[in-house]
Amino acid sequence: MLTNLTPTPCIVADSVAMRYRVPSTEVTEDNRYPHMKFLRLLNPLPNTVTVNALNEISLVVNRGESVGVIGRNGSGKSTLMQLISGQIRPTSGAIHASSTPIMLGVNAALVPELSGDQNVVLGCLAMGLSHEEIADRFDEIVEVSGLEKSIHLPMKSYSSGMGSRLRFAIAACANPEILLVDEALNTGDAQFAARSKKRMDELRSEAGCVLLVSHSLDTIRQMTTRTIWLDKGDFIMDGPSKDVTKAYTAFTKHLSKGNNISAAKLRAEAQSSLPMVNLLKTTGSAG
Ligand SMILES: Nc1ncnc2c1ncn2[C@@H]1O[C@H](COP(=O)(O)OP(=O)(O)OP(=O)(O)O)[C@@H](O)[C@H]1O
Repeated sequence: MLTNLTPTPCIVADSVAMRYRVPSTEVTEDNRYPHMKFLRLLNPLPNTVTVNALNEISLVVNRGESVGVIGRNGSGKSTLMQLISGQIRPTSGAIHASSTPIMLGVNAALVPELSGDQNVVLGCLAMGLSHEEIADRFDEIVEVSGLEKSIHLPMKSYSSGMGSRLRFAIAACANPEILLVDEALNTGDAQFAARSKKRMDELRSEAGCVLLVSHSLDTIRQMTTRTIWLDKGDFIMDGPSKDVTKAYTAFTKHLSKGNNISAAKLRAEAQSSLPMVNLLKTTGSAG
């Protein structure tokens, strides 16, 4: 167990927001009034709508932290991960990371036709490890993946859980300072959950940080110490995983019973307790 958290940040997200412009398929004026369609032909701009994938969010993740990200479908969890990993650029705001974040399963460009062990080499090379480093860590990767003899079979023969285990083992072996995990751990069995938790604890104790997106609140409670809750692109709550998952469970219970007003009240209460983040203090040291 990690006892001393060093308060230097791994990630600083300063007023980050993400909007997409997507073609609209809604009933438009054009459908109802044909002359509008004619006018549109003169000015052929496609009908688009703006999707607010993530509204303004500011947060600091310190070394040694393991942070869960929860929220309903479409709340912006994966968007936040993609922003932190640099796959997409924010519409506004900035993200500072002390080193390149490794997104589980993305940086490891694996080939389904190749065997698990060949993919270990490929994935490690893609993450910049040398042949010597791969040889040193190979056994550990296979052990963390828990694939045993299946490691020699083509990856296309793996179940989705087995594929996720291999991707986790490869991504985690690079000792990334910042590891981002989006859902992948949910597909593993109990044994894998214990192994991946151990590996994540090791990464944290080496003063890295882990961000974990999951719909499984049990996984979040077991694997993380701090959790952030997003809803419809809004930042709702940030605190100890136990408290945040409790508040989120109450919120979803009210929603599922159709108590939308009391759910909205809980959402507002949680949001009002959001801590003020002093980014001025931290951005300088994040690199
Ligand atoms: N490439 C895209 N183009 C347009 N809209 C997008 C795109 N990616 C995401 N969105 C929208 O952004 C919002 C947030 O999506 P995101 O995938 O981040 O949610 P999520 O919380 O990860 O959802 P889930 O739990 O279902 O995986 C959604 O409304 C989604 O429709």
